[in-house]
Amino acid sequence: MIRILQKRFALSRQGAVDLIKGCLACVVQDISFMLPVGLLYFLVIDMMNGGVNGQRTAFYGIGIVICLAVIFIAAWFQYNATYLATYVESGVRRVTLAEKLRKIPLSFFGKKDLADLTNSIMGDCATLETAFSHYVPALAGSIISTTFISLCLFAYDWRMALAAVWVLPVAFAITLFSARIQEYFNRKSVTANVALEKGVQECIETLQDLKANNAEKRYLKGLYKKIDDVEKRHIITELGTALFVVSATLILKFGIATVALTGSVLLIRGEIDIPLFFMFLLVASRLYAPLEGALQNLAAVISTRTNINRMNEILDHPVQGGSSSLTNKGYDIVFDHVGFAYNMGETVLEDVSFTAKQGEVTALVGPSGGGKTTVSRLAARFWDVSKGKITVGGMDISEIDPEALLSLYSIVFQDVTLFNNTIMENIRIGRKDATDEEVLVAAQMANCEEFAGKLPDGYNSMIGENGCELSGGERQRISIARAFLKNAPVILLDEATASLDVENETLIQSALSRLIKDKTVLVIAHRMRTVSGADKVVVLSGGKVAEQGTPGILMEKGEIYPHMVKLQMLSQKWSI
Ligand SMILES: Nc1ncnc2c1ncn2[C@@H]1O[C@H](COP(=O)(O)OP(=O)(O)OP(=O)(O)O)[C@@H](O)[C@H]1O
Repeated sequence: MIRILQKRFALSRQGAVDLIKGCLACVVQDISFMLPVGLLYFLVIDMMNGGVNGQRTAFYGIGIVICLAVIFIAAWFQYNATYLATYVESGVRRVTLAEKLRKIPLSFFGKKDLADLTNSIMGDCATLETAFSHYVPALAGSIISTTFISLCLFAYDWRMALAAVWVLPVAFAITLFSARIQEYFNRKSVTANVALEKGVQECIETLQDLKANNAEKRYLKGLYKKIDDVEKRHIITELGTALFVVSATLILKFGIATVALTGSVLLIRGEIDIPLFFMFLLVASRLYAPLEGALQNLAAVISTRTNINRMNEILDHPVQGGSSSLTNKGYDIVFDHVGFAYNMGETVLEDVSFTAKQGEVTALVGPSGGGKTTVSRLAARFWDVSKGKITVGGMDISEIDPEALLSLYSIVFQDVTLFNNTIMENIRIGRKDATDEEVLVAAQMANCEEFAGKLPDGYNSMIGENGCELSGGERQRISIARAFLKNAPVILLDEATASLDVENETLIQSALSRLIKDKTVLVIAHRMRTVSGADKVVVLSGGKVAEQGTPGILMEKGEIYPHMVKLQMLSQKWSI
């Protein structure tokens, strides 16, 4: 039961247990509201038998106190079991999702975009939080309590009970019939929402280019269409819900009418007495209340299925596992007949074999789209290979836990990701337990001193979202400082000096020379100048190793490499 609930509602074990408690709490609360009805029933009998004497007054006094106490305790129990437990579960759910996303292979993110994932973690979690605190236990509780009370009614008089409960299956039938339709509407609504969020995010990210190309108007037109679409979808969903919920609620209202009608007939025939008739009327007036309330929020309950499916897609995705103990001997990286495709059937790398030796710089060069970035990503197990294997110091990286593996790597990407924090803390990402002194040494080695010194708070200056207050070169120097700080035995560089000016480039290159001593360095080089000092060059073209060797040998015997060197020499002569 707990496992089914966990799967069905994307809950933790504790969350599933709390959901059961929440439903039971709602049942107890619904039933507690029937106690005053019982008291009233006795009062009517007393009144009909000549009034309330002193002894009975005490009975009603104690009865009222007990009713209030039970209602209060039931409400308190229900509050704890639904609201508080749901907020705790919501926190657990977000952490579980974040943990899962940390372990999911990057191939998953290639197919999902940021807006969608943000929507799942924030939007879906918030929707489920409200549904599980306010609606799901209330609905389940009202179904159970109504069934229970209905069965009790049958013990009194089956005809009157039938008159009271016939509306329940009809209302449920309408509800169940509507569930699929509402789910369909809701799915469309969520899709429209995600499309709009993507559009807004893209618009903000590309605002500069849109302005530069005078394309704002055209783009905004598309965005307005998405906004209209969301509005339309929401209206349709709301209308659909309103139609079914109002129908089901109306049917429930008929229940009181049929109780009154049946009761009157049976009373006239003398088959029931007035107190029983009165009791059924009282019960019928309360019986449907919890269910009516729950039906109002039916759409929210039904829509959780779409949110849960989206969440389960993340939670059920296989993670990259592996041993966390590193058994490597040395740090040679070997690509052994590696084949790879980002998408099934679209081969990107084919039979790639080369060795990047420890203590050497291996440069990956080749035409655009040749597979250089892919090779460096695979070396860090950002993706798993489709064929062959990659080893580091003889250890197959597909058998190593990615987190443990990455402890061996320092990576400098072309697109540096910075956090809205100080320069100091951005560098400390390289090694979280580094002291301020160690961070400063790394910063100096990466030549951050020059620009940090000009900022009002030096290394403690905030750098804005993704370092928007820094230049490309400054951003990259922070990234290089991280690599200095981490001081890992394997270094992956993606043309690390690409956005540095000539002066800084020279300084950085001399610092890198110190850093890479005795290390395995795999560098993606777009400029031949960077490559000339490498120990080995691997030319990747069309996803295959076209040539490999020292720069000198390739200049003599190669084809693509000398051609690229020649082209770049020509481009250096180009001027505006
Ligand atoms: N995430 C991805 N999903 C699908 N295909 C991809 C992805 N990343 C790259 N590719 C494709 O893989 C091939 C190799 O790309 P890769 O980025 O490795 O080449 P590259 O040599 O680094 O190119 P460049 O020098 O332009 O950066 C290209 O055809 C590219 O379109």
